[in-house]
Amino acid sequence: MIHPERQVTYHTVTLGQLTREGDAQAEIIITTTTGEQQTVTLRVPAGLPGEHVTIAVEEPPQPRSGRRSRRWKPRPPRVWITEIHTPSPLRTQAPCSVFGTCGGCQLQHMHYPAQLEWKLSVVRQLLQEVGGFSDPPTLPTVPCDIPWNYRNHMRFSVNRSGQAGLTARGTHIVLPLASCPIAHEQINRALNVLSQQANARPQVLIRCSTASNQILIQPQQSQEITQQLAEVGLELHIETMEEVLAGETFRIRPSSFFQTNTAQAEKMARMVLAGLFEGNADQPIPANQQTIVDAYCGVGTFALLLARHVNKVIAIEESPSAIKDAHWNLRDVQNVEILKGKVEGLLPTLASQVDGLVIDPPRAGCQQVVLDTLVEHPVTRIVYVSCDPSTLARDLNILCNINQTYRLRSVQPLDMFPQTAHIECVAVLERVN
Ligand SMILES: C[S@@+](CC[C@H](N)C(=O)[O-])C[C@H]1O[C@@H](n2cnc3c(N)ncnc32)[C@H](O)[C@@H]1O
Repeated sequence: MIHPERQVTYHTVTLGQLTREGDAQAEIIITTTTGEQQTVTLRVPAGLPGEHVTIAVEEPPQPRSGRRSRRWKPRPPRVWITEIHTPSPLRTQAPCSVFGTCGGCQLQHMHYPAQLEWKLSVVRQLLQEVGGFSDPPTLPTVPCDIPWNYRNHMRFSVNRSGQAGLTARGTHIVLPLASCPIAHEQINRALNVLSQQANARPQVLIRCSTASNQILIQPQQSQEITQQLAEVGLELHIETMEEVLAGETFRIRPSSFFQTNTAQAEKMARMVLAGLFEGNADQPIPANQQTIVDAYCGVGTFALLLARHVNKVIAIEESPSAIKDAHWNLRDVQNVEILKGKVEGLLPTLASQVDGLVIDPPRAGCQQVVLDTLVEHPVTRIVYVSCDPSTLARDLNILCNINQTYRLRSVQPLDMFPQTAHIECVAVLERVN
């Protein structure tokens, strides 16, 4: 919707490369208040490189005179495509009616193979520019077999009228939704039920199992809603729910981390095992005699799968809820020690007894003390799972180039989040002898 008080100008442009956030770039010339001509680079959602398009540019909100709040921050102008004169061969019809406005997806308008190629190119560029690898050993992006309805966990915002939905890009405006094309079909069934009631603010979280009809919803729902969910085949759980990954059952609480795309997480788990043990002919210790640390272990996903292959796993996690889940998930394996605390506090005390590591940190990557420990006490192999290729590149630079303690064997993007600009990677490092 065009804001009634803000000026909109129209420009016909050829779109440039995508930013890392998945927007196309466009240059326009504006005349400043002092009459000078200035070239401005804009981000154009739902555009593709090389397309000849007309864009609308809405002037950004200005602070009201005399009431300049300390919290006010300048925002970029809102930009949208009004007409595509020459579409890209990579363009496809986005199925979602709010695509381009919604902040959830950035790439629905791009053929899926092109999304995979683009993600690989972003990873390569970051490894070169931030990581200092002139020819990084990247492998093709692992596709998601069905790149729709994959998310087993969605957090919807709720507006003042109690409607749940996702927020419009760069705003807090809720776009009410009764379904979302990347949400699992069971989440959509639950959302459809919730869309017919006034929900409590500010957010509603829905998590589902892909192996059964169990769902978790926060905040807690009434008996009436529980009954309505049952009528559409969903079993509402209150505290925990069970999900199956790689043949193992995991108990998950609403606030514990669990990978959002179960099918891709199974592939990731296989990549982690292969990364630690495969193609390692000069490995000094056989796999089944090794001690492996699962750092940032969440509910114990990798730890449980690793426990079948190695002598001992030490799993480290700071979240109390994930730790509770990990204790249940790992109750039948005797060779996993679960440590509650921060990796940066615990790893330095363990590193000398460890043969290999899986590191799966949050987006910020590893703390310097974690990297220092891995340099001071080199391990045979590290598998670094990352949901942000820029912090991955930064950390690999420290481990492989600045310190030259490890050789980077491979970096493989894995498409955990199709239709979005998010990129997950699995990197394999081995100690330099
Ligand atoms: C990306 S998740 C990975 C979870 C797990 N590896 C999995 O695949 O399900 C990161 C986890 O690290 C935990 N975490 C974040 N910072 C931490 C820290 N400094 N020390 C220990 N755990 C941390 C979070 O609670 C979260 O469970």
